[in-house]
Amino acid sequence: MSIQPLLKIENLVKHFHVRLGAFGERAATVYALDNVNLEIMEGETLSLVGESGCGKSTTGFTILNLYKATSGRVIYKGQDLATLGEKQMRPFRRDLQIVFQDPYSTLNPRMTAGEAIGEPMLFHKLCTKAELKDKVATLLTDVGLPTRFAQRYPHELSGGQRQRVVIARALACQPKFIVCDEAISALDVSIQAQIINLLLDLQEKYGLTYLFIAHDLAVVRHISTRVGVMYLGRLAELASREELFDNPLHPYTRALLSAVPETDPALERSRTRQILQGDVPSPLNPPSGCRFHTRCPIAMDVCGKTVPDWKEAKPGHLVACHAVNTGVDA
Ligand SMILES: Nc1ncnc2c1ncn2[C@@H]1O[C@H](COP(=O)(O)OP(=O)(O)OP(=O)(O)O)[C@@H](O)[C@H]1O
Repeated sequence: MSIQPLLKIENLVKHFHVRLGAFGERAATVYALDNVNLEIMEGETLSLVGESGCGKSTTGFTILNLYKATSGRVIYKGQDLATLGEKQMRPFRRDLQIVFQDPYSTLNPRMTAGEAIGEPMLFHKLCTKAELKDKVATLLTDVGLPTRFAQRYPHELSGGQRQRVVIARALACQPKFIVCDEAISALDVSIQAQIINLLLDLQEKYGLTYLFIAHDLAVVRHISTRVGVMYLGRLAELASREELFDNPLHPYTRALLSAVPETDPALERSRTRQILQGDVPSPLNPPSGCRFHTRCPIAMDVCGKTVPDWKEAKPGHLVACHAVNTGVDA
């Protein structure tokens, strides 16, 4: 694997301006992402984990410029994507793809699998109409589907087969980078394993880089090169998979890893809540200082006052925690 960054994310901020109240009479701001700094290396799988609402999907969407960044930079091929309008983004769209959780809502019910896979190839002029059938057949084979499935509509496919079509459609663009946003979460456990293996095979074959957004820590442990832990719009910790799971430094990461992974997300949330004293505070009014201090079992005075630096505790192991900064064993 190359150690070149494919994407550099610098001080990325995303705020949503929303209206609250029965008649939308109150304006408010959702502080969804706050100063996220990240390098995504060519050929790696970088996973983002954290409780629901911590900003994982917003990170993916803002990197792809599907959400306009409030501030900050997303550097790709020497260009800051965050400053580009939709037309200027077009040449980059091909390289940067996304696969969502629910393949049914991603696919047009009136398009066959073959049409869905072929559409981006024609749009980006990656092949002629005459070549299309063969190209679609190759992509279907790549994702482990029989070529005759080109004629099938989404409702004629199982959930796993639909997700394979969605992956083939993303691959049709010959991408460099794919955001997998809970791409396996809606599938049966046995199918999840097949799709994970498919993603890993395709990564090797085409040198793909993944940003993998997931709840399931066992899956994250299986597939990641590095793992970032998010809390209320900020990165709490980032390290190689081995380092993060074997030697977590941030008290939030420790709590998250000690919560027994549950198949039912509601159960997992309640277990995390038991360990972490209460619910995640609202991103409409996030705590000052370290956003985690209100739930942290080892919070100190400084934690409520000052945002901890994002610093390298060990080579390649970054963490934002005052306790780690001051040498206190978190
Ligand atoms: N389009 C939007 N408008 C307003 N608020 C939004 C929008 N998209 C996300 N948010 C808010 O931003 C915060 C981060 O949401 P996000 O979906 O990124 O979290 P997540 O970690 O991906 O959660 P989950 O694991 O549940 O998907 C949440 O408070 C969410 O309600």
